[in-house]
Amino acid sequence: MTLGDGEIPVTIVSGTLGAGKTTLVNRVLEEQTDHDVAVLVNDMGEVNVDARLVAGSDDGDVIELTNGCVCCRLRDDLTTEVVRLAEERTFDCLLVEASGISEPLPIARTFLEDEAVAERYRLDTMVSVLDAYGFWREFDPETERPREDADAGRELADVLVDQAEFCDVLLLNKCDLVPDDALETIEGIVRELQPRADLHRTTRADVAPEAVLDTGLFDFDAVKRSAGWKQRLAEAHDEEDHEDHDHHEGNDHGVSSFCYESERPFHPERFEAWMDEWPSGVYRAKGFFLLSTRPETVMGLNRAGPSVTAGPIGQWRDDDDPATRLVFIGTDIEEEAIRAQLDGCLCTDEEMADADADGNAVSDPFPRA
Ligand SMILES: Nc1nc2c(ncn2[C@@H]2O[C@H](COP(=O)(O)OP(=O)(O)OP(=O)(O)O)[C@@H](O)[C@H]2O)c(=O)[nH]1
Repeated sequence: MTLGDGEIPVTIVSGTLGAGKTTLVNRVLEEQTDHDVAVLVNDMGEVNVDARLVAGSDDGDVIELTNGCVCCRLRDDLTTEVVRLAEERTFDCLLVEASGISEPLPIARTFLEDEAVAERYRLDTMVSVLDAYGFWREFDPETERPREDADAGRELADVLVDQAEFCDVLLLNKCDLVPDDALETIEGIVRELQPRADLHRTTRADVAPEAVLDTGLFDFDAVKRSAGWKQRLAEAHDEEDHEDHDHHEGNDHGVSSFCYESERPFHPERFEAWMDEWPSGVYRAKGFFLLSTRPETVMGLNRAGPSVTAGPIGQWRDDDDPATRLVFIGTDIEEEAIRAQLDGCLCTDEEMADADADGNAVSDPFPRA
């Protein structure tokens, strides 16, 4: 079967290092019967180990991109290769295995935005392979992280969350290494991060090929909106008058989320001190906030696992309704306590008056644009 121009479905497989992407690609190549699949592999190493491991790599099905991450430095190479591939041979599905550090969105954009690519291919399925065991270690607040690993952990947690939030199909892989009760919790967390995706618990990526090939599941608008934090934020925005909607009980495993809102700005020093303390159990926080020292600025907060960034993300426009809206997702989170702590970070009437008189009277430790 050969599909026409712009009709070759593309599956992008992402996942952190060692999560099981190559295992999935091999399984699909071995087990699928309905499709003629070409594979494009990107690896960060000097030698492209993955391409050699992938079954059938010597028959021209596997294209290698080395020495870079497919989502940034090699985007041009990716474009060239997929166009060349489509011109040189006939196949009816393309499988792209992204490097463990690639963020999925930029790769997806190549297939959506590059004209030469988009006229040949159709982005069909975004698959994230999550290492259930690694995920648990990364997000378990009890995990002690050696100091030197802190930065690596920061990046990893960000990528993990990105990959979970931006996908159509999620494989919770390496289930054999995780006890059942922990798996329930991990699934609860993942579901809260990403409610829309098809979720499969797998060992050695044991899913049927049709779960990841030519599924027709990709929907850019839906996937853009599907992250759990975006849904919570949208609900809070749409239903401002109904307090109950600010809280969301995810499932039976203690996973829940809520949205904190206020029209009163935070006091920079108190809010920063609160961020340093950070409440236990909250593994994901995202949104924007008001700061008394910068009334014109939209301040963004982004926290994934141990990693946190907070700083300016834009200016309020005339038709905006400036307010703080922060979504918190976590296990066994003490919502009332967190709300009370955040209320305590809000400027008092006196401080508001002071800020009006002299906005710089208070030191503001947050980064400038
Ligand atoms: N125990 C266990 N091991 C697995 C599972 N899936 C994959 N592995 C092993 O984990 C290791 C990494 O798997 P890969 O498929 O190479 O992972 P990857 O995501 O392609 O890794 P990188 O390309 O390095 O990012 C291999 O030794 C696999 O055999 C699983 O479900 N359980």
